[in-house]
Amino acid sequence: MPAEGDSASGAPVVGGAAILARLRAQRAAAAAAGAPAPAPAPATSAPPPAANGNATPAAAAPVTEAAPPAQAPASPPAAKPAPATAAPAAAAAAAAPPPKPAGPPAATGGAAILARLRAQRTTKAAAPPPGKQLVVLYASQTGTAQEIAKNIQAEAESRGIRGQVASMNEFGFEHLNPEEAPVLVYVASSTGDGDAPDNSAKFYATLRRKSHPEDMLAGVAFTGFGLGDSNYTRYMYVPRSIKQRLLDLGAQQFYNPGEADEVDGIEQGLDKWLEGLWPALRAAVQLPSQDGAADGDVGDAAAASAGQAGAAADGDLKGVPPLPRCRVRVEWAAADAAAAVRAAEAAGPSAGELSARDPAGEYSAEAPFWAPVGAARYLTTELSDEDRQVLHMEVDLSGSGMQYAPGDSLGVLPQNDPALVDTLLARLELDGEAVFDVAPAEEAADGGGGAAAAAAAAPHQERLLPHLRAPCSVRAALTRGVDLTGPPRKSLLRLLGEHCAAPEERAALLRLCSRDGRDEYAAELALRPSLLDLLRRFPSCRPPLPALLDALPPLAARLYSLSCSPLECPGKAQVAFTVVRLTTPQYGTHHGVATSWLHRQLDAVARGAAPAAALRLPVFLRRGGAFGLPPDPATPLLMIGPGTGVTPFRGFLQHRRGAAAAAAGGGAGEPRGAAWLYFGCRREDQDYLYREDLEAFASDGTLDRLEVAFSRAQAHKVYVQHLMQQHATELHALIAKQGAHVYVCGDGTGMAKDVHACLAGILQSQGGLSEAEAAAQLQEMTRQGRYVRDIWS
Ligand SMILES: Cc1cc2nc3c(=O)[nH]c(=O)nc-3n(C[C@H](O)[C@H](O)[C@H](O)COP(=O)(O)O)c2cc1C
Repeated sequence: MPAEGDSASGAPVVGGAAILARLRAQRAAAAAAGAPAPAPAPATSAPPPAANGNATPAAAAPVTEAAPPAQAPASPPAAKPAPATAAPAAAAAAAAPPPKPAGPPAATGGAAILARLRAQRTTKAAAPPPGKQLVVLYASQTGTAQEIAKNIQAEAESRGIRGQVASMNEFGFEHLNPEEAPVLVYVASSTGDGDAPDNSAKFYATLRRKSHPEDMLAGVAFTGFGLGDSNYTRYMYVPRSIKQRLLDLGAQQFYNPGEADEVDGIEQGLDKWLEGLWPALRAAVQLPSQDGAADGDVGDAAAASAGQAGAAADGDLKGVPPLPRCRVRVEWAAADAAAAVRAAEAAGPSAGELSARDPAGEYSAEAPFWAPVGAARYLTTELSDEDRQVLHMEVDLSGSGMQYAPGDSLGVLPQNDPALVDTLLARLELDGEAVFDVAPAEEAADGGGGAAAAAAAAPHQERLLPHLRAPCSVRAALTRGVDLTGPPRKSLLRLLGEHCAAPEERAALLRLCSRDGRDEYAAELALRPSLLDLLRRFPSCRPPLPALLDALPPLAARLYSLSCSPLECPGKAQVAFTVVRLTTPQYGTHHGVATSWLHRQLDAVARGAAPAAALRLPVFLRRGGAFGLPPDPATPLLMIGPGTGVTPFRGFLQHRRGAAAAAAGGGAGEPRGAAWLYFGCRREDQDYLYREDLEAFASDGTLDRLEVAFSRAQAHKVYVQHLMQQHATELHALIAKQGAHVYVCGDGTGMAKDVHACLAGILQSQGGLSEAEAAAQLQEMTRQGRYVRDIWS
C-alpha cells in the first residue's frame, strides 16, 4: 500500500512477506502443474455460528466456511482440531502443516460423521454429469459482461445444462481442452482502445499467440456475445477478435455470436440473442430437447431451479433471475499463518510485488509499478464548489522503463475507503483481521444441484477470485479486492434478497431485480446506492461472505489521460482528475472510490507539504491507440476538451512544442498543421484548468487558436459547442478541406453528444450534406481514426 512505506523501499523479503510469498508461490506452482490449488485440511471444528453464517475462526486449525449458511458444517464445534485428511492448506502449510495420517483417520463421533459426509460427496462428485461441459467465460472491465455471463450460467443450470462460469483469466486458456469437447459461451467487452479487460488480458494474449497449431481447438463448440460502444474507433474489437481466433484455431460455432452497442442499449439485442441460445445450447451440450426430456437430469434441474429461483414462491413476480451459484468457499487460516499474512499486508508490497511484471514483461493492473508521488496541486481555486475540486498529480516513473506517448493513460489501482470498510465489517459482523483462502465450493449453493453440479461448476479453474490475492485478511479483500460502491447489479440484488430474514425485504429486493420491477430498478440505480446503502435499507439481510465475494465485481483499475509529454516531462507522468462526490437525498454523499482515495493521500501535498518518500501509488500505462497525435505533424488538430477533458490535449501540446524545439535545435524547421483547442469551464476564477499552460501554448504559437467557454460567466449558459457554432465556416474548412483530426474528450452524457450534433450540423450547413450524409461522414472519419473520442459518463 502506498502509504505504508517501509514496504515500498525494496527491503529484503523477510517475516510475513516471505511467508506470504511462499504461500502464493505454492499456489502458483500447483496451478501451473494443473493441480488444484492446495486446499486446507478440513477441520471438524466449525467457526462459532453466527446468524449470518459469517462466523470467523476462533480455533487455531483452518476451518471451512461453506457457501450460504445452509451449508455450514452440520457437526457441532469440536473442542480440538481433528487430523487432516486432505492436502494441507496453503496457509497452514507455511506454518505447521498438520500431520498426514497414513490411512483413513479413525475418527469418531461428529468428526466421523463429517468425514463420511465428505467421502459421500467425493464419490458423488466423481460421477460425471450428463451431456457435454458448458463453460461460460467473461471478459469484463466494469462488470456488465460478468453479470450477463453469470446469468447465462445460472439460467442454463435451471434448464438442466450444467457448467461453470469464470472470468477468462480465472479459467485459463490452457484449460480450454478440446479433448473434453467443451461447449464455450463467452461474453466480452473491450476497454481502452480495443484492449482486453484486465480479467481476461492473460487469456486473450495467449489465445492470440500466432504459434498455436491451426486445429488446436477443434472439438470446442462455441458462441458468444459482444458488448461495445460505437463511439470507440475500435468498436467490438475484443469480442470480434475472440470469435475470429476461435475459428482460426478450429473451434466450431454452434450458434451465431451476438453483439450489442451500448449506444442503442444492451437489453433488447441481448434478449433476442438469448431466446435463440437456449435450444442451440441444449443441442450443443447433447441433452435431449426440453419437451421430451423427462429424465433424471431435468428432474434435478427442476429441483435446482425451484431451489434457486425461490421467486416462484414470491407471488406473481415475472422474470426474477435465477440465483447464481456461489462458486467459492472460504477456508480460514490457522492463527500463526494468519498473523504472517496480516504482517505482510501491513508491510505493504513485498520485494517480489515491487519487481513483478506481467507475462509480456510490462507493468499492468496485475503487476503495477509502485511510483513515488512527485507533486500535487489543486487546479481549481477555493471559490470552486467542493464537488468540483480538480487535482493535478505527478508520479515519478524513473527506473521503471515505462515509455508513454501523448494520448496514453495512467492506470491506477485504487482502494476502498477504510471508514466504509469498517462500517461494512460491522454491519456484516465480520472480523476484518481474520485471514482466509479461497477454494471452490464443494456443493451447490442451494443444495439442489448436488455434487455432480458442483463438479461441473469448477472442473478447471486456474484460480478463483484472483483479484482478492488470497490468502488475505477479510479487511484486505474488502479494501483492495472488490468493488463496494459500483451500481448494484441485479444478481447482487437477487443474492441479497435470498439472504433477507424479513419477507417484505426479500420481496422488495426480488421485485427490484425482476423483469416486472424494471422501472423501479432504473429509478434505484439513478440514486447510486452502494452495497452498504442497501444493507442499511434492508436490515434483515445477512449475505454470507463467500457469496458476497463471488458476487461483487473486482475493484477495477481507473484510467486517467496523461496530461504531459515525455519530451517536456521525461521520466514523469502527470494526470488531473475531479474528486468525485455525489449527494442524493436517499443515500447522502457518495465519494468516488479512486479519486477520493487519491485525494486522501494527496491533499497535504497539494496544500504545500513535501511528499513523503514512502508515498507510492500502484500504476501502469495503457496505450491511447487512435487517441494519439497523427504521425504527420502537418496534419491539423481540432481538440475539444472541456473540464478535465483538456488533460490529454495539454500532453499533445507539450509534445508538439517539444518536437518543434527539437526540430529547430537540429536546424530542421518542420511544417506544422494548425492546432485549435476548445476548452470549457464554469468560471474564469474557479475552474480554468491549466490556465497558465494553455495561455502559454497560445502565446508561443503551439496553439493557433484557444477558445474558452465560461458557462456561468453570463446569464445564459455558453458551452464549447456554442463557440464552435460561431466558427462554423472556419471549422468546416479545417475539417473538410484541410483534413484535421478531430478529438473530443470529456463527459459522454451531455457534452460529447452535443459536440457530435454540432459537428454534424456544421457538415450540413457548410458542406451542403444531408443529415444522413453528415452522419455517414462522421462515421467514416471515426473508422479512419480521424474523429476520435475519449469520453466517460
Ligand atoms: C474506458 C472505456 C474504453 C472502452 N473502449 C471500447 C472500445 O475500444 N471498443 C468498444 O467497442 N467498446 C469500448 N468500450 C465500451 C465497453 O465495451 C462497454 O461499455 C461495455 O458494455 C462494458 O462492459 P463491461 O462492464 O463488461 O466491461 C469502452 C468503455 C470504456 C469505459
